[in-house]
Amino acid sequence: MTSNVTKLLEFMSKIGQLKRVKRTGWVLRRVQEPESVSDHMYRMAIMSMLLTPEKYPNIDKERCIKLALVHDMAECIVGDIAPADGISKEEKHKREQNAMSELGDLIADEETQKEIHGLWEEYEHQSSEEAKVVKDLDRFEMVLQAHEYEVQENRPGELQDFFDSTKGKFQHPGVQEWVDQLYSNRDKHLQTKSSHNPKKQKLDRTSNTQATDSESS
Ligand SMILES: Nc1nc2c(ncn2[C@H]2C[C@H](O)[C@@H](COP(=O)(O)O)O2)c(=O)[nH]1
Ligand SMILES: [Mn+2]
Repeated sequence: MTSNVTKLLEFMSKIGQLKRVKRTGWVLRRVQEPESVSDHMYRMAIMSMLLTPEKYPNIDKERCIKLALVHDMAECIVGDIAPADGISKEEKHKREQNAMSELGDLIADEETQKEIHGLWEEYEHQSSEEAKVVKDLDRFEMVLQAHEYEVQENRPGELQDFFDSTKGKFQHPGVQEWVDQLYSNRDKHLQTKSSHNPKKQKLDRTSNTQATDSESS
């Protein structure tokens, strides 16, 4: 009979795997040092601490912190499934639900087990205002990271698809304010890069296609 403490340490080791699961979206785009899933959830948890009552009235930010830290937990078992993987939402949900049950079986305290599983279900089903804000943070954290990779790896405009796939999907005006600032910062960076290096690929933001001056001339 495996002791409860033994099972808890097994749970801790399984979720510890999130420190090594690289985010698929970046791996597919050959980012040099792609972040892990836990990196992504950590910053979302800190972003949740920035949700002031003035801008986010009636939002329980402590619950947002918990939702941020749990929302991708299943990926320690099923991996980080990206849209490019072509796995249906139903299949992804089933795999992640089985993973969350496997993790829950390692937590003897029923209240704790129910809390963690409940948080994951709440995010999956977007069944609270807090879950909807955290979904916004999920998208915002990703595009902020995309911009940072474009700067750090000198790949201006190359991660445009992350911006295209999230454009217009932010629900909360407070997060949209952050998105607007990020777009402004990115535009300034793209202009700086294109003015310093006219031969650099010019991003046609309207059609989101990239053309080099030599090709278009
Ligand atoms: N290339 C793209 N990858 C994307 C896009 N949207 C999400 N993703 C990646 C990012 C993660 O690796 C994974 C899922 O992220 P979750 O936080 O939802 O688990 O999919 C995109 O537009 N392009
Ligand atoms: Mn996520």
